[in-house]
Amino acid sequence: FPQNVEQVSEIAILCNDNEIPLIPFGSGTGLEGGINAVKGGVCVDLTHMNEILSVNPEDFDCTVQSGVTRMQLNNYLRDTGLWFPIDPGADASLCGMCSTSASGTNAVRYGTMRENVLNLEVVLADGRVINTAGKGRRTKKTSAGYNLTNLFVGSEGTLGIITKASLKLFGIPEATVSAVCHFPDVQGAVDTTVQVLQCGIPIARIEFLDEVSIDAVNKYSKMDMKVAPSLFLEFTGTPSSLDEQAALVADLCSMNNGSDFKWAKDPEERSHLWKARHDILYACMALKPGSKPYSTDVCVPVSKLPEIIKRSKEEITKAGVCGPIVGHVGDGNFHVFFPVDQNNPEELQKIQEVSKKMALMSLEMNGTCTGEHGIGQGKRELLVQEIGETGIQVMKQIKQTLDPKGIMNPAKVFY
Ligand SMILES: Cc1cc2c(cc1C)N(C[C@H](O)[C@H](O)[C@H](O)COP(=O)(O)OP(=O)(O)OC[C@H]1O[C@@H](n3cnc4c(N)ncnc43)[C@H](O)[C@@H]1O)c1[nH]c(=O)[nH]c(=O)c1N2
Ligand SMILES: CC(C)CC(=O)C(=O)O
Ligand SMILES: [Mn+2]
Repeated sequence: FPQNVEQVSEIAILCNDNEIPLIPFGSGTGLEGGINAVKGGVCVDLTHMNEILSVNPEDFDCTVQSGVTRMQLNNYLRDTGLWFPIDPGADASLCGMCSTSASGTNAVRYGTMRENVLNLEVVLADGRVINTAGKGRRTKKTSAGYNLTNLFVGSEGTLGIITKASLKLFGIPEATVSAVCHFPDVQGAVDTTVQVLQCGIPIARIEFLDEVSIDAVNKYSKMDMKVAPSLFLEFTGTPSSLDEQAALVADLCSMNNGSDFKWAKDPEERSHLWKARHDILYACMALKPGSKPYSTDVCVPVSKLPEIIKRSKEEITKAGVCGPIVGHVGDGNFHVFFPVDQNNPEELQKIQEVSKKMALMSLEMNGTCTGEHGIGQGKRELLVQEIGETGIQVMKQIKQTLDPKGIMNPAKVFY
């Protein structure tokens, strides 16, 4: 539990000199086994470094230590009228979110961590400390040299320990409304999403839940939504722009046989709706008491979404397993949360097969095997297929340069 960057650097020097693996721990909400100490070693838990170092409201940015969580920052910002919108649902640490390049329900409007980090302080494997954009710098744009900041975003603790992040902030929108719309089939919901994006409507959130997920949410979060493929929508802006956006989207929904909107207008209703969406992991596990979750995370160009969701559903049905589908469909990104009985190896194998097929389908459609959860341990082989041998060689050369003894989070991202 280091208390400051100097201590993190001392730990790194000790580990590097003695060739001991070093595993950074943010808040442990990652879904790809990133914090497992596969080869033993020292777990560097960053939760004690949880100071919000500066907020510059006039520049719309802030700088935080590694243990600061998303909710901690947003609670702190409440009176400023600003917020940090990237929202993976879990109350993850912001530097953990940098490490996995997290996103979630607001990415369709605000982008992912990649688009929202201005600078990182990183302790390298040998204890040297760098500021990826130069010490103290926090500009919206720069053309100064290589983009070291984004080299560390998504590096999953394999290149260094992020001890500080400067992040973009945004004004809290003047008005917000949410709505739910049900569809007779998956195709209608997904086609609507693609059309909303193609019309350039600045939607704030557009989340797909299939009928299995809606059933799980109804039971777990005590709601009574129609059990059908659905979109959870959110509109933000000035009150008049909000009316205009909502009317356009309502038209598109009805052209695809969607129901009338069920509105969630006041803050309590809205937060209940989004909490229900974020609790979906627990809702799906409750479908099968005693089960553990196994999640997939593919992302395709948005035009390919209808096809991949249809084919994934066919694979789930063929395998005869329970597989609710949920998606940040505005980004072409979706998940299946399989509740899995850990004492049933056959079921686990079927789930792993469906999951792999989905990832391969995604690659075939010019997509990625992970939109937001990362490679961790389970997708290392898929990464090779996605990037290609030469690209992987370059990644490994970068790793070798920054971490020649291979102490940083070994057996993650690569073999
Ligand atoms: C219920 C629920 C729902 C979701 C999610 C989780 C859960 C439990 N997630 C996944 C998760 O919240 C996301 O991956 C976070 O970025 C993980 O942040 P932690 O701080 O928990 O990192 P955690 O401690 O889990 O570490 C994750 C990885 O980053 C490394 N790491 C952590 N801190 C580091 C640091 N300071 N420096 C270097 N390396 C570091 C670790 O070594 C590990 O490899 C998610 N994600 C998402 O993108 N979208 C979503 O919708 C969701 N939804
Ligand atoms: C457990 C998950 C698959 C979480 C997630 O990414 C989500 O709810 O969108
Ligand atoms: Mn997600």
